[in-house]
Amino acid sequence: MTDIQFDYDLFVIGAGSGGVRASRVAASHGARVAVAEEYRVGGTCVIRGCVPKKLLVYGSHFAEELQDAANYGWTVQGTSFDWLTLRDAVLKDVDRLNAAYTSTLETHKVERFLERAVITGPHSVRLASGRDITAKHILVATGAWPVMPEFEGAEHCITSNEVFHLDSLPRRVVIAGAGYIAMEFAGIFNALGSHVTVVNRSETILRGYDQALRDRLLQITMARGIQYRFNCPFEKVLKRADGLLEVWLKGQPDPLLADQVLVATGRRPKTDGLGLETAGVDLGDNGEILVDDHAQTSCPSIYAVGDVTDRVQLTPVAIREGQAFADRVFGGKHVKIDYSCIPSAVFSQPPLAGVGPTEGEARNKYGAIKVFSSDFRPMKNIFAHRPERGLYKMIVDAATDRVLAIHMIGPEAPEILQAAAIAVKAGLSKADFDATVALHPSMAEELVLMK
Ligand SMILES: Cc1cc2nc3c(=O)[nH]c(=O)nc-3n(C[C@H](O)[C@H](O)[C@H](O)COP(=O)(O)OP(=O)(O)OC[C@H]3O[C@@H](n4cnc5c(N)ncnc54)[C@H](O)[C@@H]3O)c2cc1C
Ligand SMILES: NC(=O)c1ccc[n+]([C@@H]2O[C@H](COP(=O)([O-])OP(=O)(O)OC[C@H]3O[C@@H](n4cnc5c(N)ncnc54)[C@H](O)[C@@H]3O)[C@@H](O)[C@H]2O)c1
Repeated sequence: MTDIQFDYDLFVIGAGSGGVRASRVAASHGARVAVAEEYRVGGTCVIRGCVPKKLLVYGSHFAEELQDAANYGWTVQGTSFDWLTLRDAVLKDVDRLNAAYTSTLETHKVERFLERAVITGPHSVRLASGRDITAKHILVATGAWPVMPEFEGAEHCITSNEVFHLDSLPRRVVIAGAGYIAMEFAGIFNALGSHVTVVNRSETILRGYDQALRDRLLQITMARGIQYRFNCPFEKVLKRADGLLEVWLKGQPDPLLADQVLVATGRRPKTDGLGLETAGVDLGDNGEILVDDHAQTSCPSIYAVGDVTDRVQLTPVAIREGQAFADRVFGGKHVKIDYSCIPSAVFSQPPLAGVGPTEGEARNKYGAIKVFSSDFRPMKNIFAHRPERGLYKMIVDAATDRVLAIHMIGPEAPEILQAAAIAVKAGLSKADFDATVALHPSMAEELVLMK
């Protein structure tokens, strides 16, 4: 398979979720592989995304657990929280994972270049150090980058790239956007004691999730003290002499005051300056690389996987695309990725998770559907005198009884949904769920008790 007229069989640009998986699988199929990484091996998920975010969620959750502990007979005295301890422990774990990913590449004999690479032609790349390299195939797995809308004072704001490195816990945080990152960090900072205001240009939070769950999240988070300003685009952010930030919103007479302003208004495919035009690689309107079902671009020797293709910006999808690409091109396997029934979750507090279409989408697509739900107060909330209720919804095709979707909000929703997603993907019916005996006492048992 190796072709000695090229330096490598595969050159991967970007050692993130998709790039690392593709590199090591291609190498295990016998390909000579090299990968370039301009920041840190591991990519967004490991270095400044899913992993450190989830650890912050865990860290912030202790506030609630400590509050509730007295109900269970524990005397908890003199508790305090130290941001730097949590921050540094999280960053240490990121270092550990960075080393683990690096070692995976080493074990598979994937050559690493810790510098930026750009494409210079269908079979060639240039490293930042000036070295030119040729490869039979090139895989672009450069991910995405936070979008910073244009407004005066944007330079005073941070994005998810910086939020993991703050020197102190902000007393007041203003968060722009109401998508995944905004809602997850609103939950983290709120639980840690910061005053949080979420500012959104529309009145929709978490577009794409079922309306009933979004409404529930809004209601619970407002009761927990998160403030919202809807239909309020940013006008400007001014930095005062005392370091505080004034956030001016269009049409509002007074500014919000903040120690930090986190902008979480989406992520754009990272294709700027990548030299794709030198190889005739076509891009879409959002700068995304256009690919066919096999991750191949308009240049036959160049492929792309993950966020840079702007299809589903989730780690498991990037990994699956990287795996399928390597298995197909270097392992001769013909794998087609099935993008239906991809489960997803927002690690807000409480978390929200879903698989399959929303109620509205299902009605449009299937016409006659049945909706079952369970609106319940989890046992642990009752015991802790918390009024917060969980909500599970199941959407069923009326014609076939097949479960099309499950949507959940409540403690541990992502953990429960991953298992339920298998049943949805397998095409099980409502009758199959009903025939399953409940596991009691659990929150998950609501899945088989829905009316
Ligand atoms: C705060 C946050 C939280 C998230 N939480 C979740 C979550 O809970 N669950 C989930 O599924 N997804 C989550 N995501 C999304 C997830 O991180 C991405 O979908 C995933 O990392 C995409 O993988 P990728 O391989 O496409 O790109 P990435 O992992 O971003 O990797 C791309 C790599 O390419 C490198 N690179 C870019 N250009 C070049 C170049 N020219 N030369 C060399 N190297 C280059 C980058 O430095 C980067 O390391 C989160 C994202 C963020 C920002
Ligand atoms: N739990 C997870 O799986 C997870 C967590 C974080 C991020 N991610 C991935 O990363 C992607 C990026 O996350 P995100 O939260 O930045 O994006 P997002 O697409 O989830 O949300 C963007 C938000 O910004 C708002 N917005 C967009 N442009 C704006 C502007 N000019 N001014 C004001 N508001 C604006 C949108 O209305 C929306 O509320 C997600 O789409 C997701 O795929 C996943």
